[in-house]
Amino acid sequence: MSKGVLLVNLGSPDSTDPKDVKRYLGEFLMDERVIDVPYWARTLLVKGIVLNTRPKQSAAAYQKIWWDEGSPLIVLSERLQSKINENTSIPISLAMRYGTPNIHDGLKGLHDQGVDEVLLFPLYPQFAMATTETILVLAEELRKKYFPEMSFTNVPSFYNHPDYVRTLANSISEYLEGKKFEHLLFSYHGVPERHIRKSDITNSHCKIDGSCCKTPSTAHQFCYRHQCFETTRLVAETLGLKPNTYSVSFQSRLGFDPWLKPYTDRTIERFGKQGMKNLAIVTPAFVSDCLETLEEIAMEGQEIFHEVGGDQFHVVPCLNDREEWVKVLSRWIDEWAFQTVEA
Ligand SMILES: C=CC1=C(C)c2cc3[nH]c(cc4nc(cc5[nH]c(cc1n2)c(C)c5CCC(=O)O)C(CCC(=O)O)=C4C)c(C)c3C=C
Ligand SMILES: [Fe+2]
Ligand SMILES: [Fe+2]
Repeated sequence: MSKGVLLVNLGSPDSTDPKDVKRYLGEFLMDERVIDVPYWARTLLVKGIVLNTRPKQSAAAYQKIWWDEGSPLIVLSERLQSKINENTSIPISLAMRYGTPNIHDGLKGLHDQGVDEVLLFPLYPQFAMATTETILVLAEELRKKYFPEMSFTNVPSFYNHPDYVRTLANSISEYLEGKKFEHLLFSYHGVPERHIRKSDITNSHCKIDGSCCKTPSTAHQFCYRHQCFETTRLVAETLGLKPNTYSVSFQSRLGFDPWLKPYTDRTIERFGKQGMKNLAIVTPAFVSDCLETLEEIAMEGQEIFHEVGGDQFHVVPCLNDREEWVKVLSRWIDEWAFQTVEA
């Protein structure tokens, strides 16, 4: 058996041309685990409405953050892959759930190197149906169809793993060292509330109220909301943050259904209106900076804060390819690859 790793991130359009953005959004939003309504309704909504208006708007947003080398999310994921490669002898491939490089080609690349045992590594700390689950489902479909001799091991969500929590806490304290801020906002990508109920394996635990996510349950293995709260609690504990100096919010909602609350944009606005002058934000649902951190938070969020009287607005960068993170990931990979099964 020969082992290899497939790192998987979300993906980006190939360019900021509205045609490429449309193609990418079409693939992304037609995923039944992202817009989880019946096929006919998804087609009507996505192809009939969203794809006629959103690509132009999204393309303009991508233009503001695009780098000479390409999409920040992809460039940063490639840098991470290449640094992990320097730290381990195991073949490491990189794929995106949507757009390119795709999961089929990532698996083929490993297959062509003789790999038949793959560690599937979704680059998301917290589990969500729209991220981790859709990657695992598609990879399994591709395996059955094209690579039946391969076997997979899935990396579980690592929202509470001490190595991840420590690395995130270190990156926050390092970035905010010497900076003035009254509050640290943990802003996570949102999901529709319905997604939380759908992922509830007990069918009865998640009520999205004040207490369910804090009451122990087997549902939490797949509860995005619980996992966001846990990452926050553990990082705050590690940093020694006092109660009321930090909080959680959810960003990037789409459509008219209720998404997880409180919403980040409204929270930033409320803070400013209450007289807060200096705010720091961290975005732990993303391991790589992307449109949602560089544009929605660092540009739009800052604008909202300034409009309501705020002053300093500090956005902590994602873990990206920071050395401590590369070492943690390389160690996790080596631990999997070189584990010896006790007789
Ligand atoms: C934790 C990660 C993410 C979850 C959960 C998620 C859910 C989700 N997203 C949309 C709709 C859009 N997301 C968009 C961009 C985007 N989303 C994530 C991550 C999660 N999405 C990332 C990393 C990015 C940025 C990609 C990049 O290229 O930098 C977009 C496109 C941009 C835009 O028009 O705003 C859309 C649309 C839904 C519906 C959803 C459902 C649960
Ligand atoms: Fe819950
Ligand atoms: Fe998203």
